[in-house]
Amino acid sequence: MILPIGAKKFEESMQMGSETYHHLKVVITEKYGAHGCNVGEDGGFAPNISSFREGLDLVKEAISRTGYNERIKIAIDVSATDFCIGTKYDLDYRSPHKSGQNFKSGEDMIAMYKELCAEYPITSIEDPFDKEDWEHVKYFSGLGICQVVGDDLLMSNPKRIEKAIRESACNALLFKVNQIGTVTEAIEVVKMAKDAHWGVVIGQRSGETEDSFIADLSVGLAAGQIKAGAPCRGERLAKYNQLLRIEEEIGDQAVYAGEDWRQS
Ligand SMILES: C=C(OP(=O)(O)O)C(=O)O
Repeated sequence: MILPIGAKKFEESMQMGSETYHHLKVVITEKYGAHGCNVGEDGGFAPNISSFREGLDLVKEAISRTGYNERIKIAIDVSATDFCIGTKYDLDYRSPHKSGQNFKSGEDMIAMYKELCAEYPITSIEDPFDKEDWEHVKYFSGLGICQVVGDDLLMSNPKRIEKAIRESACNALLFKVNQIGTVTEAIEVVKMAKDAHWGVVIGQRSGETEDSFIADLSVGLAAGQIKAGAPCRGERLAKYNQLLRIEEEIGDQAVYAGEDWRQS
């Protein structure tokens, strides 16, 4: 994912995001052919890469071709619960020819994230550890290297959010409104997160429809961040189009979080 934090308005951020997406398409086509540009459920390209660095290099190259450089940062969703086996993380879990040699401990993962944040403009990591690995997520978050977002860790569940705030286990909430159920509860948990000086990301779901409510919710709650997928596929664009309409309607009063994306 990318964060166009250097934009002054949402409209400009949309342009920056779309240009990056189209440069990425060219970068991927050059390296993997047109079939590398088949899109996944969230509208992102799905080339056959063999390491996460290979994927990050493609995004870095696309950003550099746009010329926006420091104005665009990278965010990653590791979803580490998906490849946690016991207390280890199997980085080869998707490889058909796995050697069994690529199992990492929580400490190894922390070292790896530190390296990645130094090598790439990564400013946000979602679910860097298994949803029950509170020890490592807490330690990593305490390092203050980047925003640490809890999605599977928190499940938009007030009890888990309370625990994470108490234990300083992460510093941002990925909020999925259909996990909690009502707007009243949404307001309550987002307030909890903001009172703890956390970042708030209003999140999409995999099986999205063209309903654009999360766009209104992210503005209404002044979340500062929305994760709505690539600028591709109608159900993703519906959210971005609604944000454009809201910005147009509010006019000069509209505030794009930009550099203040974590403190909105
Ligand atoms: C799409 C996402 O999650 P889910 O598959 O749980 O809907 C997400 O976290 O961006």
